[in-house]
Amino acid sequence: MGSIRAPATKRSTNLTVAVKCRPLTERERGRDIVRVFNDKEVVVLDPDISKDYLDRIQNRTKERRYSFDYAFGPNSTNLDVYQRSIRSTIFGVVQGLNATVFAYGSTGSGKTYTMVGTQDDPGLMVLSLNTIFDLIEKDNTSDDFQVTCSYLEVYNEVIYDLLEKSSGHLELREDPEQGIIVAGLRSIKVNSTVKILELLNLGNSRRKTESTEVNETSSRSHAVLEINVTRKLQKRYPAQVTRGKLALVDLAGSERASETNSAGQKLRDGANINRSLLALANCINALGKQQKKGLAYVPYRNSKLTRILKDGLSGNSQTIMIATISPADNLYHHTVNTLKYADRAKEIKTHIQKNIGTVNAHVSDYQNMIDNLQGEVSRLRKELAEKETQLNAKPTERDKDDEISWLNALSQETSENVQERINLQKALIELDETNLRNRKELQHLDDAIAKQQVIENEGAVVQALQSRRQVILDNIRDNDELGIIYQKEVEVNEKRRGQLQDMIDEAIKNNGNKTYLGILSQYRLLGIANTELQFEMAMRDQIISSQREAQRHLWNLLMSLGLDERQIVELGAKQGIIVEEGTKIKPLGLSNLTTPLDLQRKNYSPSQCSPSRSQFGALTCFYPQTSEASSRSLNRENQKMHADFCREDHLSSFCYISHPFSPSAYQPWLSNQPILGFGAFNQHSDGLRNSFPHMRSYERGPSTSSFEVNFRQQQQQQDAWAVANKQEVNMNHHVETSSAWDHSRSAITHRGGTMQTTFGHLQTNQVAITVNSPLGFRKLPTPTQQNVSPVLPPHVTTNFQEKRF
Ligand SMILES: Nc1ncnc2c1ncn2[C@@H]1O[C@H](COP(=O)(O)OP(=O)(O)OP(=O)(O)O)[C@@H](O)[C@H]1O
Repeated sequence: MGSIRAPATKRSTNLTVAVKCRPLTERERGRDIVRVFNDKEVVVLDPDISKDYLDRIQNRTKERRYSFDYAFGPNSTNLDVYQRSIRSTIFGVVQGLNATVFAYGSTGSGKTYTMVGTQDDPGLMVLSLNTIFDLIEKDNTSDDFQVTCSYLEVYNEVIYDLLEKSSGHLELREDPEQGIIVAGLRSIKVNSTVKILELLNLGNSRRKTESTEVNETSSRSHAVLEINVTRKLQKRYPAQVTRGKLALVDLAGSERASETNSAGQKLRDGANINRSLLALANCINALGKQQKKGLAYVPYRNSKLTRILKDGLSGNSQTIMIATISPADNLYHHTVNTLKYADRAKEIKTHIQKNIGTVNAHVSDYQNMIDNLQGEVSRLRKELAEKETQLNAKPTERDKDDEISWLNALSQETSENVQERINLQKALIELDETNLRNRKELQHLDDAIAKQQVIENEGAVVQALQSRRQVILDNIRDNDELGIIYQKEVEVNEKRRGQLQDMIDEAIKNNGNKTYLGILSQYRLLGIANTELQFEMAMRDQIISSQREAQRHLWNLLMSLGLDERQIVELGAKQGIIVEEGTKIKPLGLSNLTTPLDLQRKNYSPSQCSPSRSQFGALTCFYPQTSEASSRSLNRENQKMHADFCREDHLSSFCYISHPFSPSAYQPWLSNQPILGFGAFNQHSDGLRNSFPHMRSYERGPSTSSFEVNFRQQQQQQDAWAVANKQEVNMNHHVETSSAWDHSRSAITHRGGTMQTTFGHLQTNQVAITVNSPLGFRKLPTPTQQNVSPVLPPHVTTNFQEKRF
């Protein structure tokens, strides 16, 4: 099976917004108040015809004017919309790109008409498929194509398969390879538009519709037709497979429930519809920022709809929003709301800044949430017990039937309220974590800028760093503003929770059996929510425990390198690090280790070394933490060429090691193969061979400075590294000279418990070794000559300097 890859070249995309105004329907007798100009501008006239010219120029009119990528008037057909705003995107789908097209608008504005269409005016779903099959048919390569489609609806935050006769509730799963998937959703292989049309009609007939005041057959659910085009490129060897995904979404009406005279079930539908749409709006806002500015938090998890659309909305996806509006004067508010939303979809704002917590604070947030929920559950349990006693003592009268439904509604709303709170809290936590990362990057950038500024002729680098810094600042502000919005939503949610609680209390006071049942179901729902949180907490615990484990390994490593516990704690204290008690476990058989490399016994005194002068921190900022680092040249030129920013959350420790090696004593890199041993160095070689008995001598020429250390030969150290390697600790190293960046044709590999280091040609008198960890080492103690000595070139002396990100 070939690999699935996104196309090699990525182009940045912006959300395309098209507005489509439908004609007045027969039922509507109002005035047409929408005008479309230049295929881009939409003007909504004031519905109040008594307003005159004077009102208009004095800005007393409600007339609104917007501009979009495309605008279509009442006479435009679906084909017009398709050809101008969608068609080119469909070509990309066949090439392996993702695309999402969604119709947004209030009830009766023409979303379903636009997406599905009629026999005479086929909608975007049909037209897109036509193009796909057309392109496949006309394709003159020998590539194999396969088109599959699935059709689902999200109704009241529950997913149903529209291609199944009686679909049960479907669940979302996070698949490590495929991303978010709907477990159990049918995916049907199709080879003609006719077949898809059949499926669409079938699916549409199963959609949940209701008659609202505005639309007789109003869709109450969000429908997602997903078309996957898999293409096997035969001419390549091995055959490559691309997969393009097109999601066509017919959203439910965006109106407020109150505006459609809804009550009961309809009211609840309305609330859920709006929750999903709000979540979608938030994602689109965040994505808009991200496309321009990089790392911004996108709150996908706030609704099922946004989780389903996540893949299509992010990554290599072109997203097109079709905002549908009615021209009727009585729908002025709906129209303006839709246009405002569409307008926002392309806007980017600047925002205020807020302080941020730490990772520990996030964990305690989770703990607080769980505590609150547990409190709620135990209170309800107590109330149930009390009620049960009352019921045993005095059998209650039968209540009226409608009380049951009232209680059910109350119970459902309470559960939704809890769920919403959980989602908001999670979103807040994720947002904070994103900003925490942003702030770390900001700090690194500030350090890097400060360092670069003292170096002459580094204007371009400083400029790049500064523009990145601005991007990060903007992201932080944006995320903070989103956080404030969420915080407000949490407050509203809390208020509602209080109201619901009062209603429950009242019901408990006044009623018997039915209330008991109501509380029972409430209790059950809270229990479920509680379990979910416990699960999340367990996952967090797991992360924390693996971080602790990583710290333990670090302890072992440092101790194996010759530092004792006291020294490590002291070093930590010097750097302001509190060493956690739990991490100080007995080292893995290393406690009896005799310091393997006592450099102090040798002739390598600190006085032989010059302290490192460093732009190193800045450079490391440029490079992603990757084991490929060794293959990149670190000279100044390439540094500029690969101006790639490290986004990893890495707290690193650098050791700068100076040695008196002559820059001219230089031998080109000869081999990529790890070799056990070290090269013929200067006058120190013999002494080194004595002090590094586990390394064999390796003669490569008089000036070769290659050397390697194999930890396998030091069993105890190997233990530590083996454990660390299981955790995939990345170790990159960089080589710095005192005068200029030279090269990094050197490698560190660490496979199967072995860490081998080879410095290709040490045309350098300063060596830097970076220890980076994606596992979240809080900080490495400052290295000393002892703890790094096993990886030193034999002639290297002892001047260390720590650099931390
Ligand atoms: N471009 C159009 N030309 C003619 N009639 C249209 C057009 N767009 C919509 N209509 C008519 O308007 C009515 C409402 O359209 P539609 O059902 O597509 O709205 P909707 O936005 O999907 O509503 P809901 O959100 O309630 O499902 C239908 O009777 C439909 O035939």
